[in-house]
Amino acid sequence: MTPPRTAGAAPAVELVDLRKSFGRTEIIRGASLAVQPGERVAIIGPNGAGKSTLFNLISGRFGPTSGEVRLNGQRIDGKAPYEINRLGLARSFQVSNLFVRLSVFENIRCAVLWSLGYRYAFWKFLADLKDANDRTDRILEMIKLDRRRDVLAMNLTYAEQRALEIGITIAGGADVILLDEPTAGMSRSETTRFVQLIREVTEGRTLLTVEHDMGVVFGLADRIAVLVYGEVIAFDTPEAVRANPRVQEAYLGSVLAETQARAAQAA
Ligand SMILES: Nc1ncnc2c1ncn2[C@@H]1O[C@H](COP(=O)(O)OP(=O)(O)OP(=O)(O)O)[C@@H](O)[C@H]1O
Repeated sequence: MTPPRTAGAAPAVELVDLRKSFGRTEIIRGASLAVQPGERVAIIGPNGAGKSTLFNLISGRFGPTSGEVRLNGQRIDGKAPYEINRLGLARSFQVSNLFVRLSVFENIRCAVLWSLGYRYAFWKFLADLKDANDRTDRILEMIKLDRRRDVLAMNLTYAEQRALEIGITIAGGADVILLDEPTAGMSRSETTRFVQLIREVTEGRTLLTVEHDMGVVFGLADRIAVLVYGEVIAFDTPEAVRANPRVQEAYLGSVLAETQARAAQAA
């Protein structure tokens, strides 16, 4: 599939010769990547390749040692996570960040109000409450939790909690979404449903995801970036990545063989 492109638009996310060292160890070693607006990109690679570190660099949790991170053409390296969030990039919250004693509706509405700039001056938002409630309801429909709106977050299933986490991530209207292993810990059938949900929720947005499940990666991504020892060794369509001998040798050969062996055992 050809990645969607907007004529003349800057890449949604661009990494330029990005490097990150911890002490004397260089973990990200000159990563360059340009993700186009509306594209869904999966970052894959062996354990310890630097995938989470890359996410932390993009979302502002870490500053790079050198190189640049650009969001819609604007440099964001060195900015704080909340500033990057205001510029339109949202990273998924972890399940542990949900307000477990609040309802599904209240969790999303908190995120909506937060994104509208309300912090503690809650009296200010009364006039806008209807808008916030409407927006919350729209998000609940998108994440398929509208029928669970009054359930406390702690009483949701694990998969529902992860859907809620995605709802919170998109509540601010960000157009670039980072999801860290969104289907981790889910059963096969939950994963299939969840991939469809991610597809729907990220329609028209740019998605970057770190994912170990190759079924998810190949089913969801327009392009795949393969990270090995902190370097992007391939960035291409799923078909091209699958056929790339360097990727086969460095990573995918062993992963696909393992996946096939597991499938054969389960059969
Ligand atoms: N804050 C840190 N301080 C020192 N070393 C770190 C730090 N964060 C990550 N590392 C090291 O960087 C390397 C890459 O880690 P990272 O978590 O980014 O890899 P990963 O590709 O996400 O791995 P996995 O697939 O296992 O989650 C590892 O060797 C890790 O120990």
